[in-house]
Amino acid sequence: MMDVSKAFFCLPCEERGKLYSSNPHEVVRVGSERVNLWIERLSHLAHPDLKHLLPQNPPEYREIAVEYAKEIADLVDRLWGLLSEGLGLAPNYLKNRFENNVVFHQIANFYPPCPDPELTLGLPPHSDVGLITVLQQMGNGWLAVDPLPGALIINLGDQLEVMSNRRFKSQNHRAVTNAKVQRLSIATHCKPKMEINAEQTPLYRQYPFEEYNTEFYKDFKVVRKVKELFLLHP
Ligand SMILES: O=C(O)CCC(=O)C(=O)O
Ligand SMILES: [Fe+2]
Repeated sequence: MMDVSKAFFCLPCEERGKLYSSNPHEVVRVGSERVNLWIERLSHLAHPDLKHLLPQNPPEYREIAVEYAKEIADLVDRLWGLLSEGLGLAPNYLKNRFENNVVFHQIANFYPPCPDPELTLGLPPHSDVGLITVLQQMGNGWLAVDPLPGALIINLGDQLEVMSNRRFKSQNHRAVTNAKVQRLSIATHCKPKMEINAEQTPLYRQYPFEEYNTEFYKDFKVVRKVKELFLLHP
């Protein structure tokens, strides 16, 4: 998946531009934030039914993306078991709760070399909006601990912090740029379907995920406290 994504970003601008859209609701899209942020992203839902909408070039993209999505979904299934145990719940609790209620949103983040990395970031500090993110990366990472080559990084998202009443925490992270080397990461965000309601917990009120998602993306470039807006007693 990393190789075929990298090949996508090496295609001529006109070819990548066929999928360019500034509409965040577009099912498959290439977006760029080269003014405020230094990044080009290819994002799409990872669902076999949408295979025909994925990039046709590189030619092997569609096959590989569908296979990759299946592996990530299997991994997330295993993580549900571990996270349920972490909360002292039956091992199949979270899997049963989320199995048919989530979507997998796959984003390939491409950070080209940036002439002056002091002036901008690849992605601003943020926590992820959904439940679980599986991140694979190539090149230099922004991590306090050296990443194991080829290891996947699991980020817990805001929805897991809310549903666990803060027993799990969503971590803040960002992506810096580099003057000489490009970097590629693939983040698969497992998120509730828009219409799914977060249940009320002692700390947070009930809300449909769509409301949270809209608030989260209102001004992504500005560092904001979004979780706090959903507290029962702010
Ligand atoms: O490129 C990275 O390491 C971070 C990507 C990320 O945080 C995201 O896509 O949400
Ligand atoms: Fe993220």
